[in-house]
Amino acid sequence: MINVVVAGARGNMGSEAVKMVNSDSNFELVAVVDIGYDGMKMKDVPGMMDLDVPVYEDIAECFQKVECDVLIDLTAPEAGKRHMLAAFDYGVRPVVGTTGFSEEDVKELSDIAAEKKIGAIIAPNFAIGAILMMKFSQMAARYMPNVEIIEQHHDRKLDAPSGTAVKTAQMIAEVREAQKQGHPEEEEQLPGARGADFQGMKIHSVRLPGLVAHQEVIFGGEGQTLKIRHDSLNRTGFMPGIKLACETVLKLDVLVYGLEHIIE
Ligand SMILES: NC(=O)C1=CN([C@@H]2O[C@H](COP(=O)(O)OP(=O)(O)OC[C@H]3O[C@@H](n4cnc5c(N)ncnc54)[C@H](OP(=O)(O)O)[C@@H]3O)[C@@H](O)[C@H]2O)C=CC1
Ligand SMILES: O=C(O)C1=N[C@H](C(=O)O)C[C@H](O)C1
Repeated sequence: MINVVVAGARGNMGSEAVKMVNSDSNFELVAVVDIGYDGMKMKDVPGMMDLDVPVYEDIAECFQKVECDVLIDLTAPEAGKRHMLAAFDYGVRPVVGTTGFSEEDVKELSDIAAEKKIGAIIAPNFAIGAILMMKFSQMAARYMPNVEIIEQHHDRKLDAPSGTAVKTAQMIAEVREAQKQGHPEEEEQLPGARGADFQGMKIHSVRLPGLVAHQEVIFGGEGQTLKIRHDSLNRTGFMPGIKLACETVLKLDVLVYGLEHIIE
């Protein structure tokens, strides 16, 4: 039995993760972490499942009070990093879907995990289709290095660009020389018109109500374009990836950044 704590349990993703953990006989939901309901039981919190599971606001207190093997974090960047540091302090293995970490954050957390020999997973996207979209994009970039990324999300999203867009750009950068794209003398008439820049790749972030999570990677070549697109239509599509990460993290003694390293 794997004892699991879910942080961000009231959220879009956290509430779905709670359902997944609660319905899997390999997992025991031992506590949840969220803001505003400290000391209560889940069943007494509006919108939470009818479970006799304690709610904590302070993650350190949570780890002191319950036996936990794996922390699933689906919160916000500052909280996600703080929760990971606390997990390392208490020997708990973090599975983190929270996005918005800098490359320096990931490096710092990787160093701590390696030093303490505690397995951890940060996955900017848990959906298998999104992992394939990133891998296919990396493959295509070898042959078509002119590429722009358009990500589209719901308008409650805090970070831009999305973690998936950043990870896609990082994976493409592994196989593509940095290069400036577009006209060498192009000028933005409105600041931001050409999007964010990652080693010459442009990333465009769309935020609108009605969207969930979508990304198109567009490659341009002489006389042709290639578009690789993934759409998340709801949050259940992320759950098999979270389940796999929770099972795999127990076998790791380093931090793995990206589910593509687990789904070979
Ligand atoms: N890796 C993946 O596959 C996916 C990752 N994500 C990422 O997961 C994260 C959560 O997304 P989503 O569920 O849509 O967001 P929500 O805003 O719906 O949920 C976040 C939850 O975390 C809570 N929270 C925020 N700060 C803290 C804190 N300091 N301590 C405890 N709880 C906290 C929020 O409380 P309150 O509402 O009071 O602020 C809320 O309940 C985001 O970073 C998102 O990018 C999302 C989808 C897929
Ligand atoms: O906030 C979201 O919703 C999502 N966030 C992740 C990201 O930033 O890439 C994953 C997915 O796109 C949904």
